[in-house]
Amino acid sequence: MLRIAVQAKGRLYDETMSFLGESDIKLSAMKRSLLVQSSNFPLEVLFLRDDDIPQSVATGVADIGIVGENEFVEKNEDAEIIKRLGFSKCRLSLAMPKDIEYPGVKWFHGKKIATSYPGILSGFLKENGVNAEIHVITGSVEVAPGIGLADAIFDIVSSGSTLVSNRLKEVEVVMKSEALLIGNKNMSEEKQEILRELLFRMDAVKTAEDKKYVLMNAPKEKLDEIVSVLPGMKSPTVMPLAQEGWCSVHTVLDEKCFWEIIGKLKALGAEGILVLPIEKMII
Ligand SMILES: Nc1ncnc2c1ncn2[C@@H]1O[C@H](COP(=O)(O)OP(=O)(O)OP(=O)(O)O)[C@@H](O)[C@H]1O
Ligand SMILES: O=P(O)(O)OC[C@H]1O[C@H](OP(=O)(O)OP(=O)(O)O)[C@H](O)[C@@H]1O
Ligand SMILES: [Mg+2]
Repeated sequence: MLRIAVQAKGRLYDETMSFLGESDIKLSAMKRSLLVQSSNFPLEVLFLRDDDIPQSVATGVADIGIVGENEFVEKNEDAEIIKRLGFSKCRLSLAMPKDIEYPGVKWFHGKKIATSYPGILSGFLKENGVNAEIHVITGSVEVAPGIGLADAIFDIVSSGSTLVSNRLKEVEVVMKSEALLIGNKNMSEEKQEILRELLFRMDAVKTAEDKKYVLMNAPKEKLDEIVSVLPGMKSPTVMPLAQEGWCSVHTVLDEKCFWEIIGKLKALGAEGILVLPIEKMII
């Protein structure tokens, strides 16, 4: 059985659970247990604080884990990145009081910076030749300047609204982060085999993520032109319709170019365009 460490509660928990669910990993009733087995896959889920996930994977307490890149880099534990998962995207940034002018990174010289990420911060300061005092706090970092605990902060930023409500401004983005699937470096061959199966499922979910299944009715005389604007995976499926002169065209479209292509299809006379989500896609 493979053991995966995931966050017990917090920002990563919901997205991790729905990602496992979409990969068809069913978990038996959880009721705040710390270790839960899947009822349909040889996987058990160990619920931890996110700070403890890199170490648990590096030491083999868990075989794999889902953790924010920020936490993984900060902890600097000896585990490997298996896959970038693309959710829980955020960045680690330096921020300062918004009313003070920012002349560049030298402003931080001699300042006191509050953070929960002293390792990443000290690396950045060293690279930039800045000598500052690092004050480690584990939460509510953004309030530190307002209560006189620090001059500036180094913390997670996503929408920036926490900074705004604490009258701070983001002045240096130090790293970008997303959820990572990390793994122990010495997994047995049996465990690696289970991991391959899990990755196969995860890839099917990821591949389908920004794709749509599109069906439309198309006038036969425009079929060649319609087919030429469709990227699809191979060529689209074309089926006759009961009504003379019309056919039904089915294809898969990438969300990124979706609206542009739909516009072209409409202009070419496509009608009754249906767009359906795709749950999984195996290529
Ligand atoms: N606002 C955000 N937007 C996107 N991702 C975020 C945001 N805040 C945090 N994250 C990501 O989610 C991870 C977990 O954040 P959370 O705030 O739940 O951590 P925590 O307070 O350290 O929790 P724990 O109790 O497990 O230690 C972060 O390490 C980061 O990768
Ligand atoms: O730029 P924003 O969109 O405002 O997001 C940034 C905030 O989100 C996280 O905190 P969270 O809300 O998870 O609360 P926490 O302090 O309890 O971890 C992070 O620690 C920041 O404070
Ligand atoms: Mg934490």
